[in-house]
Amino acid sequence: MTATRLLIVTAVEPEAAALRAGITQPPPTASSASPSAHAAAPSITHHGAVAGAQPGTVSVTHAEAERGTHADASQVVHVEAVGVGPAAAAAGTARLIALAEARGEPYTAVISAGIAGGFVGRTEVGATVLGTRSIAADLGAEAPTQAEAPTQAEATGPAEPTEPGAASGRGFIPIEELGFGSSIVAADAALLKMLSSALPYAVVGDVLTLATVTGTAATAAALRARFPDAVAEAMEGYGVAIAARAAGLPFVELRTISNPVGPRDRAAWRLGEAFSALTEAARKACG
Ligand SMILES: O=C(O)c1cccc(C(=O)CC[C@H]2O[C@@H](n3cnc4c(=O)[nH]cnc43)[C@H](O)[C@@H]2O)c1
Repeated sequence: MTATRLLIVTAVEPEAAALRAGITQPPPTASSASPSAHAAAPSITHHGAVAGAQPGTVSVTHAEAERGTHADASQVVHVEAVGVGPAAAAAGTARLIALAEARGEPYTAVISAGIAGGFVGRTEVGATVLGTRSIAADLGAEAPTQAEAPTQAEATGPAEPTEPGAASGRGFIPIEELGFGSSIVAADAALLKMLSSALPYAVVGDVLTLATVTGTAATAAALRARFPDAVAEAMEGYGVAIAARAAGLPFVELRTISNPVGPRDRAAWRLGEAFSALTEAARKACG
């Protein structure tokens, strides 16, 4: 039997609880269905698409694994919350991967999962999204736009013509053009295919990672223009992806949409819908 040890990384505990509920609880009946039923349940034996489609898969938390309360260490799904934002995501994921390696139980795949903002017209609130690529959308340098360029030249002198972005006046220069690496991590093709089969209703496209939640129509429009294939934005995917890539592990991002990307509007959030969709995705993929 091939050992499968899947690490699912979320930002916050309610996201982790919603996922664990899908892995460990049977589907709700019509009378028991409740959008707020997201408490973590006791671990049970299960099998599923991502965990290898083999009986004997066990869902446990990291703490349970460390306590050694589960005998089957060859087929596991760990769901862990590591904090909000790309830095917490990268550091927390790297630590979990290293701890698992030190225990002699290395992970075989990593998923960044949680709620996200959806680009209007590309994905709906309540939808499930699978990332073809996780892109650090704000990793780069600002440059004056064409409209700003004269003011800038007056203030600091003309930009060097060879400077990236100087000629185009595009407003943002991605890290690729600065020569400092890549802002893009592609999903593992096999893992993405497996999840797409388990979640055929999922919208598949790029998922942006930003340290700042978009809160204006102007920023939303700029992101839409820069990333025509982006369907969602969140704050952790690229960080988790970098940690997975450093460890040589397959990675994919799974998101459910809690709000539209655009002008800040707390009343438009649909956290219950997004958490329920996370539970359902986990049930279909791992349950
Ligand atoms: O205060 C606001 O206006 C606001 C709007 C959306 C989300 C937040 C959060 O603090 C949640 C951050 C948390 O959830 C993910 N998330 C959910 N929606 C978005 C979004 O539209 N843009 C970026 N991240 C989003 C994110 O991954 C974080 O883990 C606040």
